[in-house]
Amino acid sequence: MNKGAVRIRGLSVRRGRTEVFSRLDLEVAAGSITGVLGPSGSGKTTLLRSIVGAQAGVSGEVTVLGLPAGSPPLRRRVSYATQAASVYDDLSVRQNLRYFARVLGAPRADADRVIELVGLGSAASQRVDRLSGGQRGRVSLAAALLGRPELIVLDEPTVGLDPVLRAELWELFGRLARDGAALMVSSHVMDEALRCDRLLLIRDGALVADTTPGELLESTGAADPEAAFLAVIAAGGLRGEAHAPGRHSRDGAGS
Ligand SMILES: Nc1ncnc2c1ncn2[C@@H]1O[C@H](COP(=O)(O)OP(=O)(O)OP(=O)(O)O)[C@@H](O)[C@H]1O
Repeated sequence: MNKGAVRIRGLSVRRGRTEVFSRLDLEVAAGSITGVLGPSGSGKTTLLRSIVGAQAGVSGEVTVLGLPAGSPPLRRRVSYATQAASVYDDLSVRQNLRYFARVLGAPRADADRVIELVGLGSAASQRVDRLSGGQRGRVSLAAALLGRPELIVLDEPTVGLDPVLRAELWELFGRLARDGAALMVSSHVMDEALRCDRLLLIRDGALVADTTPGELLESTGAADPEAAFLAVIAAGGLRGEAHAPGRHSRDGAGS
């Protein structure tokens, strides 16, 4: 039995006038890949930001590696790659990663290790502003792997990548999970669901299914994850077990 990496109880999040989540409960195990899937605007980024402690307007309990989300000791143990690559354009790939390694207190040699992991070895000396969008994203992903974090949170890491590269990255995610890390990976590409150990299907701020790829296909009788997702929505949840009420707009709510 894997130990828990994330435990959420009664999570509610308000962004502006929108209550994105309402009383959400879930758990994420170490040594596994949890896919956070759902359409654009469903709340994937908000959930990931709540777990890394970067989201305002959060109430409820979010415990990460036994500590409250966002607490200082977690800074080196949890990594987060956002959708926008956060790297320095005027530095090379290697310079970027050596800089981030230093900030994190990771060994200098870790920069080359993560460059190889994401397949950027041949571009290590290139300035980031000369890279393609997909390569740039992989520099950001490499930064998230520095220091061997125990929880790796990746927001749509495969967007804009060709199918070969996408497959390579999912293989890398699998290796990281086998080495004991917990990965949370968001995507709106439903086919990527099949690469995950566990799936959280989100729609309009409700967790409509907390399942595995096999169980999702079997219980819906669908041929592929996209059809299965539509079947879950039509049924109001997997086997009717919608986990949280949908999103509510509240006039006059703050921040
Ligand atoms: N800064 C903000 N202020 C207010 N509401 C926001 C803000 N950012 C996002 N939202 C709202 O929160 C909800 C969830 O957004 P979120 O970014 O979490 O969705 P997502 O599933 O990650 O979408 P995408 O796949 O497009 O990134 C949406 O209704 C969105 O409009």
